[in-house]
Amino acid sequence: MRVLEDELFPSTPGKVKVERAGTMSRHLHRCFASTGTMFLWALFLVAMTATYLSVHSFVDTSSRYFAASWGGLHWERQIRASASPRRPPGSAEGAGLSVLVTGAAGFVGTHCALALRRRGDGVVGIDNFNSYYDPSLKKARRALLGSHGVFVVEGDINDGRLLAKLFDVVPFTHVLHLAAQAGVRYAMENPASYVHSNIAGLVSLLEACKDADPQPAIVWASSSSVYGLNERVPFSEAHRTDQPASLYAATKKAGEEITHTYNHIYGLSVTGLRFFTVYGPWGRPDMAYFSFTRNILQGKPITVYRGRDHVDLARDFTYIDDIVRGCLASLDTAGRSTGTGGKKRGPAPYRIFNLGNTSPVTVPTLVSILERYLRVKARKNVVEMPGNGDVPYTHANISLAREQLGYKPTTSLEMGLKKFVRWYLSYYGYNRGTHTFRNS
Ligand SMILES: O=C(O)[C@H]1O[C@H](OP(=O)(O)OP(=O)(O)OC[C@H]2O[C@@H](n3ccc(=O)[nH]c3=O)[C@H](O)[C@@H]2O)[C@H](O)[C@@H](O)[C@@H]1O
Repeated sequence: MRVLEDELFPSTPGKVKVERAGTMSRHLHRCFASTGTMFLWALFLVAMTATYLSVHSFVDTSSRYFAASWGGLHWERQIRASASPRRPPGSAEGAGLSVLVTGAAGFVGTHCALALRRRGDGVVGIDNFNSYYDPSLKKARRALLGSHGVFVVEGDINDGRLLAKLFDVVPFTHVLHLAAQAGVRYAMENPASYVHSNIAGLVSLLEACKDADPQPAIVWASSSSVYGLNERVPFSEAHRTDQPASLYAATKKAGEEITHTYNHIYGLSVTGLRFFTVYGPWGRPDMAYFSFTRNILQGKPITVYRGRDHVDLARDFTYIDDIVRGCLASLDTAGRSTGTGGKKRGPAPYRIFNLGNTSPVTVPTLVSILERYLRVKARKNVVEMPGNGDVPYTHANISLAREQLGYKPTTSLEMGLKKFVRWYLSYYGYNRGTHTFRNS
């Protein structure tokens, strides 16, 4: 019987007791025994479920963590080290800034981050490495920054969690906001990218800045294109800017209004810089001087736009080193943001400056300078300027920047293009001997 019972019911402590009692109690005990078994099974299942859920959530969290490519103790240590100013105590320039540079792997961003680092400021970069132009150039710029101790986070300014984390880890004194969708004519091809970066991204960044404690002062890149259809020259900050000629210009103009709002409501210190066609080594491949150089060297034709009545287009081309000096002077004179905990405590500076060269040069002259340095004749297609957002000329009045920032551009287009061509040939591995590039 015991044997049979043992075979019919699995062995449990309760069951052993049941065999020694009467039938009724045996039955009852069997019931209890099976309830106990069920209880144990239920307990087992609960334990299994709990284990599954915790393992699942761990895997989920860690996969999100790895996918996000930011976060963790090591990452935070790198951020802190990069953000620490390294000026000698008591140095003439003061304590040293701690600057978050957005668009740090971009053209202007890389140059500014390096210049800040060189003078001993702390710098952390952020860049989304998008493919608007060759991302390998952006990666090469990041490597250059890395070799100078500047850490660049791969991330988007639309990622509020990442921005909040950065401000959590470092009390940045300044933000140099250069991340943007650039390019005047590309706005007709991909309008949404301008809204994403120049409007939504800007608001996301400003939200993080107004929440940060301490609030940083913000210096950011607006554009000469905000002058749009304005015909008064040279362009002054007092001129009207409500007639943009491209969506790009419209988003930059909107940025000036949006930053004004954050200055007004939250006490953020804001400086907007209207850059005039910045060029130089490590530049942007989408810009005319860069793509012309590439095509001329490859024997491909270039398209030169011409204005109405056969008038040449002209730009106030500004060399990168002059722009960098303007950016650093803007950071140094920015004045503090006044808010804390998202509340304004008093008025904060709101400034806008032109950063140009004050000497416009026509596009055909730009081409002839390149031809001279490259010693290759360009194959030119001259066409009427299409209605794609371009304006016929730009010319900066820089009195305000000179007065308040000590801004004084010193590089002519001749000198600047010479430096650009030298960089271009060495970066893309052109052999000077065979490529007839001359040093003078
Ligand atoms: O100053 C600015 O605010 C702007 O300067 C440049 O815009 P843009 O002046 O149009 O610079 P490029 O694209 O290098 O064009 C320079 C000149 O070359 C002309 N161009 C451009 C391309 C081309 O194939 N052919 C040509 O003749 C353009 O019409 C323009 O007159 C930048 O691309 C913008 O991001 C920046 O905001």
